[in-house]
Amino acid sequence: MTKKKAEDNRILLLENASQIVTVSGFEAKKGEQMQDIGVIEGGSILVKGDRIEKILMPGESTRDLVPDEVIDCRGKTILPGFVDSHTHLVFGGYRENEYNWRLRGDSYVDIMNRGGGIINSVRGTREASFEILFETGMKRLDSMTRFGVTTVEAKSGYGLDKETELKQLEVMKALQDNHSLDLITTFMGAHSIPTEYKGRGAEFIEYLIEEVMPVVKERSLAEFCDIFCEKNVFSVEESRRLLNAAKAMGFKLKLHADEIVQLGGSELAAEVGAVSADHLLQASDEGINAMAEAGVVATVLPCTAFSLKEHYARARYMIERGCAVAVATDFNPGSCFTESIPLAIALTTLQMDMRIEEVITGLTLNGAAAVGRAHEIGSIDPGKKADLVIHEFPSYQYIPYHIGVSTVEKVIKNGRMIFDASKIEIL
Ligand SMILES: N=CN[C@@H](CCC(=O)O)C(=O)O
Ligand SMILES: [Zn+2]
Repeated sequence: MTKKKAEDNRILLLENASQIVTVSGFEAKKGEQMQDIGVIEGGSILVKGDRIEKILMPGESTRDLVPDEVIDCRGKTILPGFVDSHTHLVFGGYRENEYNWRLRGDSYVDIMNRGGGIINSVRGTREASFEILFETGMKRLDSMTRFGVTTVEAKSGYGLDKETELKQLEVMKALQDNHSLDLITTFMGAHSIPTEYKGRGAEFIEYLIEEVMPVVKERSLAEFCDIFCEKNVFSVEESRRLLNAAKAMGFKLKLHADEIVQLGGSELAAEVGAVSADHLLQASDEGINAMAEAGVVATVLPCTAFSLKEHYARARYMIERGCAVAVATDFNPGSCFTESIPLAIALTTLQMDMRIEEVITGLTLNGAAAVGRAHEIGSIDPGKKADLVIHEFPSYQYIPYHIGVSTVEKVIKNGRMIFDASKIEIL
């Protein structure tokens, strides 16, 4: 797929949808607001250029409009494009053998202690050429498009040295320039301690702050800064040091928090004013309350817990405590090699006690909030980007019901159709 741009004033009409699920709003929905997804039956959407111009109610006349293109949406449901707000999209090499080790009973930490895990992908990414990283990145974005994703967050963190971290981020910039999807980039040099800094995590943090982050900032290569705050990786103290330095440089903040051990990453996310804290399998009641209070988006990553055979984050409790919960894939080469939104939907609804309305909000408006874009994407509101997905069934309730299968028929990104499943032929 190559980048497509809508002509400035081109008018597109998505007509007579069985349902339009607007998820209307310009900021994260918290707690019980997550159930409010704003369903309109029988409406149409008018798109002008790359923006949503108007939502037409059933029966509202379209006679004086002269659209350049009309898509008949009878029997279909239109949703905002999904925002995959947590991925590790760009990496070199694969770790299929580790999946097999996990099946034999090795834990994520066992594998990490044997030199597998993140460090294994660091090796692969340092060795990989820019071109290979770019080509695989393009294919992965194509695959995400088929699942109805229109915006993707992508982290560095498989370089762990200046040269490779910058290479990963430059690849993301090239992907943004060449693929129709939008990328939000995150610097995650503090993803693991590289072998050359073994036992010297605090020194590595200083290296990132002094040598790497200023260059990332100067070249505008990342908007967010993230850290793996975890036992045997980066302590709360080290994470606080890096995040406060990042904030002072103008990065927005994210954390991989309380994934394996309850370390206090959720509390730290609230303290430093992070936009989101992610994973949260072990988050304490205090941490969850602090995130709700501070307005930190709590991002749950069900496919990772599933793949690691761990229990799931307490999404129900988070929602009851008034958190804004986002749902993302965590696509990465190790703990979770999947870009499957249908899998995330199946797990959140069947295993995490989330209602489908909450999951839809988590994948759209709250995903957008997790990447600081709730004002621009994540809902069907006039003025927002025309990132719209037509699903093949007449109601959003079919989306989880078709278990593990994508219901996406057409994807419209910035007002242009970029995917049409009905045109795919079985030969
Ligand atoms: N938990 C830390 N980082 C990644 C795993 C990356 C990997 O295993 O390569 C995650 O979000 O799951
Ligand atoms: Zn991650």
